[in-house]
Amino acid sequence: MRVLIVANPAAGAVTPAVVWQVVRVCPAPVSVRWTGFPGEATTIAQDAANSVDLVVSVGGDGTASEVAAGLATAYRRVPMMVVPAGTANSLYRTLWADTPWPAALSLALSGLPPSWLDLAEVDGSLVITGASAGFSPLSIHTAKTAAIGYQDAIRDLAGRYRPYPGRVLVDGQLVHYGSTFVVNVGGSRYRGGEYALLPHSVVDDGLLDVCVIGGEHPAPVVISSTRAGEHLNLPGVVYTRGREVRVERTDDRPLWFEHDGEVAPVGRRGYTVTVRPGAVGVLAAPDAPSVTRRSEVCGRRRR
Ligand SMILES: Nc1ncnc2c1ncn2[C@@H]1O[C@H](COP(=O)(O)OP(=O)(O)OP(=O)(O)O)[C@@H](O)[C@H]1O
Repeated sequence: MRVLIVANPAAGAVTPAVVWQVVRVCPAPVSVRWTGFPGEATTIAQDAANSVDLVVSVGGDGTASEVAAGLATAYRRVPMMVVPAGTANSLYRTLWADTPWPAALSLALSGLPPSWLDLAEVDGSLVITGASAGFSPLSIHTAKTAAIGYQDAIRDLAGRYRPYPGRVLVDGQLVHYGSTFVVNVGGSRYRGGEYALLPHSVVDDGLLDVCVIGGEHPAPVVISSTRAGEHLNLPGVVYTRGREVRVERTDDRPLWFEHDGEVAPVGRRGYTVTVRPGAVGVLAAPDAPSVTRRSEVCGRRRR
């Protein structure tokens, strides 16, 4: 098996020592490419698909998202494995739960068949962990602008966040209208590392999961219940699935929106998220509850 390691030096927990540890678990021949700038993991992965059998993403959710986008658009269908060396590592947790990554990587390299994960698409960008509107993108924006950790940003924002008037349509059907705390679409069961926002999400069912939490719930209740994965018990919470999700703000103010942790430039009042079923192969724990189907690898992409 020819393996390429794509390592992001800017990700939260990537060090040369971690990459060396990954190299030692992989069989020879293995090559390592360090990304030089944001977005480069996509072109590295896309090019590598012609000559390797597995791409190992070493970084966080952003790196995994870029690698997935490259492999999803490559000529050969080559799977990926995630080594969690970022800050949140939500995708790894969804695929491998608490399995230590060296054990997961060894299993992945032992001939485990990949699962073909659905990706989401927003304005031509491919998304692996999910998209959200409202509180979550504003928390990410707060963390970046104040140069503080994500959890600190959530605490900071909790006391002053104002829900927005919005509506959500799933496959053209209105599922929510009114005060909105947060909308999540995906994707990964977890976001922000520890928030089980889409606790029933199956990542290879050809559908996007959607969860809407209304603005009537105070921030501390939403934060603690999503962390425990118990928010579906809150009154009025919407949880559904579909192929196309439209998220809008209904007053004349811009909607805070992000996908895979990238906050969209502020200005628009609505976004459409569509599903790309089975777009990328990933290696996941054999008993991962979020994965249903597995298939043999790989070869030439079906057009
Ligand atoms: N050489 C580089 N220099 C600066 N930024 C880079 C470089 N290579 C990749 N990036 C960017 O680094 C960002 C952060 O990477 P990543 O999301 O993997 O780590 P993280 O933020 O620590 O983890 P998580 O997303 O799990 O919280 C990504 O948006 C990616 O585009």
